[in-house]
Formats: sequence, C-alpha cells, structure tokens
Amino acid sequence: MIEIKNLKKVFELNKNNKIIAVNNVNLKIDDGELLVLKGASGSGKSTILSCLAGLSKPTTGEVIIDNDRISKLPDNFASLFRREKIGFIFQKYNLIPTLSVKENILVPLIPENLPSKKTKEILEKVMKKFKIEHKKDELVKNLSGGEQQRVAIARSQVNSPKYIIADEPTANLDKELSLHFIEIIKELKNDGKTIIIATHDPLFFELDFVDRVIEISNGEILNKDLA
Ligand SMILES: Nc1ncnc2c1ncn2[C@@H]1O[C@H](COP(=O)(O)OP(=O)(O)OP(=O)(O)O)[C@@H](O)[C@H]1O
Repeated sequence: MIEIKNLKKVFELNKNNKIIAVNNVNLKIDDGELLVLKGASGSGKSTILSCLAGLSKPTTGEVIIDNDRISKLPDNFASLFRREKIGFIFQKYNLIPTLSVKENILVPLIPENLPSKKTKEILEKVMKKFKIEHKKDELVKNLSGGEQQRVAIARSQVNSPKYIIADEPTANLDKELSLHFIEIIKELKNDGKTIIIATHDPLFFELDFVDRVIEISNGEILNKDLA
C-alpha cells in the first residue's frame, strides 16, 4: 500500500523565484489498484511520481510504501527499494539506442548478478509476454515507436515489481498502439500489479478497469473526495 501524506515540493529557481510544483497532496493507493493521475502539462504529475518512487525528496510531507518511509530513505536505500519494487515506463522509453532489444531489457538485472540460466529464463518470459522476441537481436534504434515501447514495458517487468509507474506512456504513440498499450496494462492489473499512470490522454479516463481517476491542477488534487 502507498500513502502520500501532505506532500509538498517546491523548486527554488533562485532567491526570488520559487515554483510550488506539488502542494498539500494526500493520497492512499491500495494494493492491486489501477490509478490514473490526470492533469494538464505542468500540473505536477511527474513530480508526484518522482517523489513516490523516491527519485526526488519532498520539501515537506512523506511517502510511505509498505511501511517504508521511502521519502526519508538515504539515496542508496531508495535505489535498492526501487530496484526491488518499482517498474518504470517513461514517455520517451529511456532505452539505450545502440544496444539490442535483449541487452536493453536486461539492464535492470545487471546489479542482481543472477546465474545466466535464470537471467535467460526471465528474458525469454518477458520477451514472449510483450511480443518482442522476434526482434531480440535488433538494435533498439531500428525499432518502431510501438516496438520500442514494448521493449520498455518488458524491461520494467524483469524484476517482477509489485508497483508499476508510468509517466505519459502513450504520448508518443498513435491511437492503435495506445489501445494496445492499454490492453497490456489491463493484463498487468489482472496479474495483481498496483499501477499508477500519469497522463492527459483521454483514452484512460473512461476505462472500466481503472479504479480511480485523480485530477491534478496547479499541484493540488481537485477531487479530494476520491483521494
Ligand atoms: N527540476 C525542476 N526544476 C524547476 N522546476 C521544475 C522542475 N521539475 C518540474 N518543475 C516545475 O514544476 C511544475 C510541475 O511539473 P511536472 O513535470 O511535475 O508537471 P506534469 O504535470 O508532469 O507535466 P508534463 O505532463 O508536461 O510532464 C512545472 O511548473 C514545472 O516547470
């Protein structure tokens, strides 16, 4: 379970110029939930996600995940926590273009130092699940946008994370590929994953398997009754 308590994040650009990116956000997310954070560009969605994942420290307030105060963990513990529990899917995929599909997918497993048989097993399982096996030796830079996203999704799942965080995952996809991505999300929800998606793509707002749509504006939750 995730608890966000009184989260505030202020960016100080200089002495006289501050941006309050997130203000007074309180939110509880149960295990197995699919939650959509909806809001215009600049409303604070990515900042909430990065505090939630321990990538960025709140100015005040805290984030508690499965009884760990993630927002108070030293950076090395926060990164260990992320590696174990969180899978990320970013808008620009954050893949390494000059590496092959399988090399990209395996990046999160490098620190784990698993036996090669186990690594191969995991690789084959995720490539099959996300239908990218046929391109396994291709360099990522030669793939289409939809294929690159399948690589990014496969990579996010190699450590079998309990939580999946996606930031504007369909921003670079056409409608057909976005619908395909939504099918994959449905499957991951059926697998019992807890999923948080930040987006302004209307395709996500009417889905029957989305549990809650939380609206963010100027760093605050608008529909606090749902939080
Ligand atoms: N590192 C930073 N330094 C200064 N200001 C920042 C930083 N990161 C975000 N901001 C500002 O905080 C506000 C919220 O940004 P954020 O990226 O969280 O919004 P968003 O809703 O995710 O937008 P988008 O959909 O465009 O990614 C914006 O005004 C942004 O300019």
